[in-house]
Amino acid sequence: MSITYAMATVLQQNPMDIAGLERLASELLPLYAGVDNLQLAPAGVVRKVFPATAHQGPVGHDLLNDPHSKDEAELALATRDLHIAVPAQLRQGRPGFVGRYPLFLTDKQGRQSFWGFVSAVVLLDTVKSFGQFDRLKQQGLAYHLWRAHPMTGEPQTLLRSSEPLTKATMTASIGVPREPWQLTVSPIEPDSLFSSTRLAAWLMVVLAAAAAGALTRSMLMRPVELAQMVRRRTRALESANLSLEWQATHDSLTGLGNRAMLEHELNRSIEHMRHAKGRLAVLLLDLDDFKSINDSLGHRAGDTMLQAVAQSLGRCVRSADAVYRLGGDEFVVVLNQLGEASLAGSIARKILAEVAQPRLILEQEIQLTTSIGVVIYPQDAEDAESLLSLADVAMYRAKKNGRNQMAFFSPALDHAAQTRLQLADQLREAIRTEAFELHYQVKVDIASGQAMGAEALLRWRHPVQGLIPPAEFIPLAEETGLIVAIGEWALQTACMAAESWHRCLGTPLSIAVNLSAKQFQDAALLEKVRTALLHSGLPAHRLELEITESMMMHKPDEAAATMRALRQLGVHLAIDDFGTGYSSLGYLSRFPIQCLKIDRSFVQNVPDSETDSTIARSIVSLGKSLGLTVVAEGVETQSQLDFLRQHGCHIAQGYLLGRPLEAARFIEQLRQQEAALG
Ligand SMILES: Nc1nc2c(ncn2[C@@H]2O[C@@H]3COP(=O)(O)O[C@H]4[C@@H](O)[C@H](n5cnc6c(=O)[nH]c(N)nc65)O[C@@H]4COP(=O)(O)O[C@H]3[C@H]2O)c(=O)[nH]1
Repeated sequence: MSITYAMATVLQQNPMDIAGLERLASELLPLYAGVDNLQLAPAGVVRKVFPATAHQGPVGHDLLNDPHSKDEAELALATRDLHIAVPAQLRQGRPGFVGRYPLFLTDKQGRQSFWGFVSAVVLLDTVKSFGQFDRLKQQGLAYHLWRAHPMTGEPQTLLRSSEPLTKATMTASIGVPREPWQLTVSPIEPDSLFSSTRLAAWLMVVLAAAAAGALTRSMLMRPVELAQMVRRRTRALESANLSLEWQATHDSLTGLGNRAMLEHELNRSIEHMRHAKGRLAVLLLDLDDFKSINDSLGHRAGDTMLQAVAQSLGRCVRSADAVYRLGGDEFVVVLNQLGEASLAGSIARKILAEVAQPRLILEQEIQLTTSIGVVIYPQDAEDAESLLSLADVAMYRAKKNGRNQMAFFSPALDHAAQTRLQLADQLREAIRTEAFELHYQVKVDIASGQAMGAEALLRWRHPVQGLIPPAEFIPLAEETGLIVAIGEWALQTACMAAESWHRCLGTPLSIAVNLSAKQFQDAALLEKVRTALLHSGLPAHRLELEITESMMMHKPDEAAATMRALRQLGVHLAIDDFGTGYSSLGYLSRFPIQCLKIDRSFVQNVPDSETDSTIARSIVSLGKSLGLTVVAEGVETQSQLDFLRQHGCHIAQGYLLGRPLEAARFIEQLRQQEAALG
């Protein structure tokens, strides 16, 4: 009967988990061959009968109010223990008995309350075949299986043979849980009882009955083992639940609480501070340029770095404070019970210094910085959601201020955030009205001095602010995904322009177009490039797509596949800003590139800076030895150009040779240059 205990144990865990019970019941029932069905009676009324295929007659049976079941149910309730009720007839119309267990639930304060009954129903037919009672008859014995009624003490019949007992009887006890059952037998023919052969048969039968009894008993008692099994299972479930709960509230990489936990805990802290009239601070951290580390050194290094940062943060705060990871490279520190608001600034500075410590990650020394936005409850906002969104605004300001900085939130920053939102709206409008234009900067072959192509550079002609440079809107366009549409327009326009110059001037110039990370990952990129070439009539080899190192290093396999597909179209590929990322020379041979662009930051200090000169020289010779075209960006002075020529750099681009110009003026410039060159 402790199948009822088993069910009760599960209910105790989760009184509402009827689906879980249904599963458990279907798992347990086959183990209890003799148990016909299980019933749940919350508040004493049967509501559920398992399995669903069982007779549902008992549903609705009010055990505590039905005069037939009331006394025994109350007895079970009073003793708080399993009781066996033997109704004349079960509700499904067959004889049997019911093991009924009253379930009490204990609340957090240790108070117990009656939940209802968990019952198991056994059919007497099952007991009969289980106990092989028919064999008694074959041995010439009549039998009577009975018990003393728990309320009245009167014998109550469970099973009996059709032949009546005679006077000469013997009784064996069968140990059923909580109460002994009796099996009384007598010879069907009284005169033969004590004959020697009968005696031997009788002994055999009593032994068989005892064995049957033992089996019946085991059927009823095995549940004790099962209860243990269920307890073990429940413990396993508990730990599985605990681990599920842990996963739902923690970041598995760092072991810190995650966003769900932050929201929950921050609300609690706010509530606490509201009563205590105290203040707290929320620090939102975003690691600077973490993506490049991840992209260039691999995810394992990135993960190790995040774990190291998590540990550093833990070292900067008191035990009353809490650190969370929101995912990616974002962390939050909550400083509880903050004395002075300015203390948040000191802790933020401590964090900046701690995070910026150089670390040895996978045998490489890496230095990382972070930007921190700080908000204070209650002065900046009074609820968790607003605090977090204002901390984001402040963090964004810290980034804008040059990274490795902290910024307190201020209403002026909120204004800046609003402005960003407005800007995003205006960008959408600009896409609709095609308010972008491309300016073109000439690229010159250093050896011959001939213009060999141009780079297309995007501008936004704002109705009020005039011409806006890309640095002011491309990051937002990238963040909002609008860059994909803007970039597609730029690609088409640039291809058309290059082909029109060819028609106007008779010179086949190439055109370089910048691709953003989002565009590069766009599944439709290849199709868009193909369309732009087709519509403009520009031969593919005259289109050069500029991508950055970090774009290639983010999912390098996919990047290589995209690049190979672009190369198959015949398009040229250039690495922009070469030398500024976490350059890994290995990728130069791995990706199908044709051109390296030396970043302006190296060019601007040649030939005066020895270091930059060495770097520029090395990039040129590296590119040349790999058979790549090397382009120097940002050439402003003759001495820079001379240096580059001296070291064999192929192409130069910069204010010295021509500023970026709108299309009409660019053609004019080309004409003049051609005329000058004769
Ligand atoms: N100080 C100085 N600067 C020079 C000189 N020569 C060229 N520049 C500037 O250097 C930038 C070169 O472009 P970039 O490195 O590809 O850097 C570009 C590129 O990353 C991005 N960008 C421009 N157009 C597009 C576009 O159509 N799509 C995408 N995704 N990004 C673009 O915006 C960045 C900035 O573009 P711009 O403001 O036009 O700035 C351009 C150009 O005007 C020089 O001699 N001295």
